[in-house]
Amino acid sequence: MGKVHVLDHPLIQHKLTYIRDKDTGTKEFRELVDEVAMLMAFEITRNLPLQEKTINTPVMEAQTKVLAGKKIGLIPILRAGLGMVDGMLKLIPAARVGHVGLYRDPETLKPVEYYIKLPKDIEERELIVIDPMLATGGSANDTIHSLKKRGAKQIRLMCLVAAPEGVEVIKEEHPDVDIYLAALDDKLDDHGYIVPGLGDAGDRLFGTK
Ligand SMILES: O=P(O)(O)OC[C@H]1O[C@H](OP(=O)(O)OP(=O)(O)O)[C@H](O)[C@@H]1O
Ligand SMILES: O=c1cc[nH]c(=O)[nH]1
Ligand SMILES: [Mg+2]
Repeated sequence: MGKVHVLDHPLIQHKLTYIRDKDTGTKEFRELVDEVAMLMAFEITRNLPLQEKTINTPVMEAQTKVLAGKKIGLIPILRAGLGMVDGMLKLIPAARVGHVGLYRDPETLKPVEYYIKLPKDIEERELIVIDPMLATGGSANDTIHSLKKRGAKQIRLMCLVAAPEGVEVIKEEHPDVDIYLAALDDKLDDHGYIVPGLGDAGDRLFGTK
């Protein structure tokens, strides 16, 4: 069964509070999402493999470590996932980025796919699907199925805020996928919004409401 990790670093939790606050405007919201994504990338890369390297310090030859070059792919779900890409690339600059375009139909709450463009070698990469919101789980679930259908073998999911309903869907449909969150919230409301949540992530990031 996939594990759920709530990243409770104080800096993440502090910034998330201001992301949630309805009085935080678009510019600050975007900056905070970028910063939290960077902090989450720091936590999520904790297990990256290292290899030995011999270097010369100014004092002597030393055995040290460098990253073993594991290939990573970031897969933002459009639109809102885009707000987390740059922050993650600050720490994982060699990652390739694939885009999955989905919107959630406001009536049915079902995801509708409108775009997909992925790195060629996704089967060799560890993929991190990124989206600020995991609500019913439909969008992340469809994205992960889409990636697996195209050959992806290693996938993790990173979101800012999740509802228990969405987490259950991913755990059931994709027991091989670990989930990384800044917060696990209480529930969904009648319109499929996360409670207490942060509102509509895409609209708040791009100022479209
Ligand atoms: O778990 P779900 O119930 O599928 O809901 C979550 C999805 O809803 C939001 O996207 P939205 O449809 O608002 O598209 P946008 O990012 O373009 O605004 C959010 O960014 C997720 O992708
Ligand atoms: O609370 C929610 C649920 C889905 N999408 C959002 O942007 N916010
Ligand atoms: Mg939206």
